[in-house]
Amino acid sequence: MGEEQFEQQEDRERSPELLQSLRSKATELLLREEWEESIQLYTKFIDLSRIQITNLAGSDPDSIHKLKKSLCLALCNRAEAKARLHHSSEAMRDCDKALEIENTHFKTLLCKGKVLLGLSKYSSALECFKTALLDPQASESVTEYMEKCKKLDFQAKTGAFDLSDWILSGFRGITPELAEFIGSVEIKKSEASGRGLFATKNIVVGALILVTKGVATERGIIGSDESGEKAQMVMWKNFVEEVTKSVRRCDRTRRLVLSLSTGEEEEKLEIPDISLFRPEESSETCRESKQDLDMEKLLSILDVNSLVEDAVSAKVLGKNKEYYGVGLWTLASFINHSCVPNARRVHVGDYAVVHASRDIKAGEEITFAYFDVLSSPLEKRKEMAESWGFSCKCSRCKFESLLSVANQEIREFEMGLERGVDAGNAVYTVEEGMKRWKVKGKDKGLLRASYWGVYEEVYNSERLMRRWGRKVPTMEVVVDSVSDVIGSDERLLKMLVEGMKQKKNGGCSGNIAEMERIMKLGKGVYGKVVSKKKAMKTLLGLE
Ligand SMILES: C[S@@+](CC[C@H](N)C(=O)[O-])C[C@H]1O[C@@H](n2cnc3c(N)ncnc32)[C@H](O)[C@@H]1O
Repeated sequence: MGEEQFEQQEDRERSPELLQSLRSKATELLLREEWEESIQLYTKFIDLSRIQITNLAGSDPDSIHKLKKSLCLALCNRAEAKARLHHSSEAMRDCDKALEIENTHFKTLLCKGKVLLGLSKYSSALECFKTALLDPQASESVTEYMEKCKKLDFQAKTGAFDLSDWILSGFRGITPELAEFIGSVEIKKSEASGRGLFATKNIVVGALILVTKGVATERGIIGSDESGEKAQMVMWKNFVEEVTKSVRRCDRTRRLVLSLSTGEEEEKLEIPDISLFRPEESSETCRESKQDLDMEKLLSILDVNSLVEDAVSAKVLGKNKEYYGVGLWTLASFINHSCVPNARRVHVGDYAVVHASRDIKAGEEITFAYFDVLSSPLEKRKEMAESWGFSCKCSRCKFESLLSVANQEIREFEMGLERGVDAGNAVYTVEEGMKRWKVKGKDKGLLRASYWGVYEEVYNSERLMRRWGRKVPTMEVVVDSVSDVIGSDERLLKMLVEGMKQKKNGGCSGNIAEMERIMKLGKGVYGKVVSKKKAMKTLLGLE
C-alpha cells in the first residue's frame, strides 16, 4: 500500500473525529473571516463526508442522514466564503449542491439569493428569498431582502429611479443601491467611428437611457500640486489592478471588457447584441477565467474607455468638490463623443446613470461630450479630440469646418478674441456676422455655443449689459438656442438661475415660464432621478 493510500485509509478509520475537528476548525475560520483557509478545510470535510456516505450506503440510514445534513451545511458555508471572495460561480455551484440535498435549506437559500442579487439577477434572487421566508427561522431580514429585490427588479424593468429623498436628506446615509437598467437602445455601426449606442424609441429630456455598475472604480481627493499628480498616478495603477482582478474573476466581465475598442481599426470590431449587457438575460454566472490576459490590449482599452466621474458631461451626486474618480462602465463605453451631445451622466456610488440631456428621436445616436463643447470653438475642439486620439466627425464640426474654410471674417474674429477684445463687441460681431454668413435657425446655437465665453461675460456684467444689452439677444434666447443643440449644461442652468434670482432681488417675481425653463434644463442636467420639484430646487440652490 502506498503512503497516500495508507493515509486515506487512516483518515477513513478515524473519520468521525476527523470530520468533527475539520468542521469546527473550518467554522472557526469562517467566523474569523479567513475565507481562503476556511474553504480549504471545508473542502477536506466535504470530500471526506462524501466518501463516508458512499461507504455507508445501504447500511446505516441514520448516520447517512446526519452526514448529509452536515454536508449540506458545509457546502453552504463554503459557498458563503466563496461569495465573500467574489467567486460567484463557484458559490452558486455549492449552493445548488446543498439544495440538492435539502431543497429548502434556509441558510443556503439566503446565500444563493445574495449571490444572485450581487449579479443583478433580481427576479431569480427574489424566488430564493420567497422560499426562505417559509422557513420558521426566517427573520425580518428576509423580508427586507425581498423588498429590495422587488424594488430593484421594478427599477430594472421600468427605469423608474428616484433619488429625491436622498438629495433632500443632504445625501445622508449610505449611497442608494440602484438596479442595472437598459432603456430603449441598441448597439449599431456609427458614422462617427466603429460602434455606437442608438435610440430605438423617442426619448424625452431627462429620461434614463441606462444605469450601469462599474467594472471597477477608483476614487480619491486630489490636490492640484505635484503631490496631486503623484496621487493621480497611484490611483490609475490601483484602478488598472482592480479592473484586472474583475476581469480575471469573471469570464462574463472579461468578454464584455475585451469587446471594447482599443481605438484601432474600429470598423472591424464586432457589434455585440445589447442583451449581452442585461444581467437578468444572461445565463452565465461569473466563472473564474483561467485564460491568459493580454495586458497590452487591456491597457489600450482602459485608455480609450475609462471615464472620469467629474467630466464635463457628468455630475457626481453626494460627494465634495475636490473628489476625483475614474472608472470603467462597459455599456457606457459604446457611447461616442459629439460636440452636439444629447446625453449626460450622473454618478451615484459605483453606478453611471446616463440620461437624455435633450429630446432624442428614435434612430438617433446617443452621444455625450468627452470634453468641453460649450465655450470651445472648432480649433480648440480639434485639439481636444486629438488628445483623445480621434478626429471628431460630428455634424457641428463638419458645419463649422465648412463655415471657417469659406470665412476669413471668422478667423479674424477669433484672432481678436485671442487678443482679448471687449466681450460685448465680440457678441455683437458674432450676431451681426451670422446675418451676413447666412447662419440661420438651429445653427445659430452652434456658433453661440462655440463663443459662449463672451456671451457669458456680457450677461454676467451689469456694465456690459448697460452698454450692449439692447444690441444683443436676451440671455434666455441665447440659452434656449444653445441648449437646443448641445443639450442641457450646468453653466446654462446656472445662468438662468442667477437671472431669476437677480430679478427677484430687484423686486420682480419670477414667472411660471421662467421656472419651467429652469426645471426642464435641470432635468437635462440631473436626469429624472431627481423627480421631486423640491429636490431639484435644492440642487439648484433655489430652496
Ligand atoms: C469609448 S469609445 C466609443 C465606442 C467606439 N466607437 C467603439 O466602437 O467601441 C471611444 C472611441 O470611439 C471613437 N469616437 C468616439 N467619438 C467619436 C467622434 N465623434 N468622431 C470620431 N471618432 C469617435 C474614437 O476612436 C474613440 O477613441
